[in-house]
Amino acid sequence: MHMTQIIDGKAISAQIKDELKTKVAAMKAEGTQVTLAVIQVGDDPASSVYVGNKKKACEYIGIKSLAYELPEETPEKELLSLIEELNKKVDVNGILVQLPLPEHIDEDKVIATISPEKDVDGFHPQSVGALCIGQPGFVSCTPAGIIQLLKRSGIEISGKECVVIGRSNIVGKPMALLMLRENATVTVAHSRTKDLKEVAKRADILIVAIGKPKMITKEYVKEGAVVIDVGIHRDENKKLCGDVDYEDVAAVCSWVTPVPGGVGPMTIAMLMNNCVESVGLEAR
Ligand SMILES: Nc1nc2c(c(=O)[nH]1)N[C@@H](CN(C=O)c1ccc(C(=O)N[C@@H](CCC(=O)O)C(=O)O)cc1)CN2
Repeated sequence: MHMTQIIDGKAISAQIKDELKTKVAAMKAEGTQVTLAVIQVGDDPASSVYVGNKKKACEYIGIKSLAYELPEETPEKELLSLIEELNKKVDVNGILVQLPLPEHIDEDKVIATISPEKDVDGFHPQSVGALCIGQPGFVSCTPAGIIQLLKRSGIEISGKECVVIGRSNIVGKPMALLMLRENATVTVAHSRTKDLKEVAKRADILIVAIGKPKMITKEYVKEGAVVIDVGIHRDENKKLCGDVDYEDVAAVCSWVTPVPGGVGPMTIAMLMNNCVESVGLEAR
């Protein structure tokens, strides 16, 4: 009989947060305080939820969070000045700018202004370059979280065929690089890929970050594959769903991440991990 196992991101993220809590307590006992600056521009409701959850995670672990809530119409120059000021503060270890930013602000410019030693989101070109050539640096939290989900579920990566659907700078591209680092054979597919079903069906590990609700059905999935769903949407009944048609795909795959409770919580756990790692970093 076919048995699908659920990869429980909520439980795995809770485990990582507990490990970090212990580590931070030991750091505190030695006089070290971890501090994260959290910047939100505007009041996009989804961003407010994510920022709120990040602050709660900080509190749980013992990381001090400094909140900067800027109005929607904040000029780009003002945001860049704030980041430059935070770059200089020795008592701020990490800087997080919640995305997306309002249209009048150039996201690339903002990301490039964050000092790479404080780039706990792993979005800075230097962090991405370091990942590309196998040097130390911060790694984007969602893909780093997916590696943890696979490893902590005992899923072998080395030598496996991995197909990543999606090529964003935040998820698809770093995901492909991380799977390559773990010795998978990696294909990156996207909206212009021909015969997407055939390509996706090659995957032992299929990672979907395409941004289309429930697009991936069992026709895209090889029997026994591991399916990781990065999407978050609201369906016609206002229920959260991913890029994967969960019920349909669960009938053929071996492991699957749910939405909610799969990849999402890992993004925050890995951000906390990067904050802890940022302590004592010299320019690298
Ligand atoms: N500066 C950043 N901005 C954004 C990032 C990021 O990593 N850094 N990623 C996303 C949003 N994001 C974190 O910021 C994020 C998204 C989803 C979740 C999550 O836990 N999702 C839950 C469902 C939550 C809900 O009720 O909506 C789940 O999947 O179980 C956490 C973080 C874009 N911006």
